[in-house]
Amino acid sequence: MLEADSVTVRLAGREVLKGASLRLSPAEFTVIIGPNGAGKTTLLRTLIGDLEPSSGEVRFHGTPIARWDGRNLARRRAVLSQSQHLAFPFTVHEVVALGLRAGANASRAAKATISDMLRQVDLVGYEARYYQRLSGGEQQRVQLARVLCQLGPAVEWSSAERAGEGEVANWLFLDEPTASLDIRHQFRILDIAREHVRAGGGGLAILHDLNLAADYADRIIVVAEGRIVADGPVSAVLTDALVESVFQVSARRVLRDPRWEGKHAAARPASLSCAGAGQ
Ligand SMILES: Nc1ncnc2c1ncn2[C@@H]1O[C@H](COP(=O)(O)OP(=O)(O)OP(=O)(O)O)[C@@H](O)[C@H]1O
Repeated sequence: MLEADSVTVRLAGREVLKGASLRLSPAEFTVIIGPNGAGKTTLLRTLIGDLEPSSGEVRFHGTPIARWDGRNLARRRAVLSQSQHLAFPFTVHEVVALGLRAGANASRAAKATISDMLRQVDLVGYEARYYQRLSGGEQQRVQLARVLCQLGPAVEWSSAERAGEGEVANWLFLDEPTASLDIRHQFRILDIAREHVRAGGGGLAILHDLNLAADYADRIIVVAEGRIVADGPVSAVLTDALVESVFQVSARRVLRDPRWEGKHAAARPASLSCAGAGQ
C-alpha cells in the first residue's frame, strides 16, 4: 500500500502540488495524466520519496517513506525516470547490471538475469554495445531492463515473514515511459508494467497519450494545476467533459472511443501487439 495524506510540495517558493491525497494498492495499474507543468512528476517524485513534502506525509507499506532505509527502499520500488544521461561510456550489460542487487558482478546467474531482461525489452544481442551510441528509444528500453533487474519479482516474502506478515509487493514507477518509443515498444513496455501488476506488484505510470492510458489503466488520476482533480476507473474519469476542461481540446479529437470501459486492450490490432510479457 502506498498512501499520500494532504501532500503539498513547494518548489522555488511556489506550491506545485497542493494537498494531494491518495491510496494506491498493488495489483491495480494506476496512470497519472494531466497537462504539461500540472505537477505529475512532482507527485510521482514525492510518492517515491525523492522529494520531501512541505506538509503532509507519504507512507509506503505503512511506514513514512522518509524513514525507509535507502537500500531497502531500492529493493521495494524501482523508478524509470524521464531522462537518463550517463557521463561514462558504459556498455548495455553494465547499465543493466547497475540494477542488480548484488552489483555489477559477472556471475553466470547475473548474466542470465541481464540477458532475460534484455530479451523482455527486445534488445537481445545488445550487451556489448555502448549505451551512449544507442538511439533514444533503445536507451529507454535499456533503462527499463535495469529497473526490472533492480525490482526482482512482483511480490516477495517480507523479512518479517516469520511474524506472519506474508508477501509484500514491489512497486514499479514509470515517468512518461513511452515518450521516445515506437508504437510496438510502447505496447511492450506497458505490457511489461501491467504484467508486473497482474502478478501482484504495484504499478504507477505517467502517460500523455490518453488512449494508451485508457487501454492500460485500472485507475486514472488526473492532475491539473497542482491538484488531483479526478481519480477512479477509466470509464468514470475519462469523460468528454473532463478531457475538455483539463486539456482544453475537443474530446472527439483525442479519444478513439469516448465511452471507455477499460477493456480496449483486447481490441488492439494483432499486428501491433507484442509477444512476450503481458501477452
Ligand atoms: N526543481 C524545481 N524548481 C522549481 N520549480 C519546479 C521544479 N521542478 C518542477 N517545477 C515546476 O513545478 C511545476 C510542475 O512540474 P512537474 O514536472 O511536476 O509537471 P508535469 O505535470 O510532470 O509536467 P510535464 O507533463 O511537462 O512533464 C512546473 O511548473 C515546473 O516548472
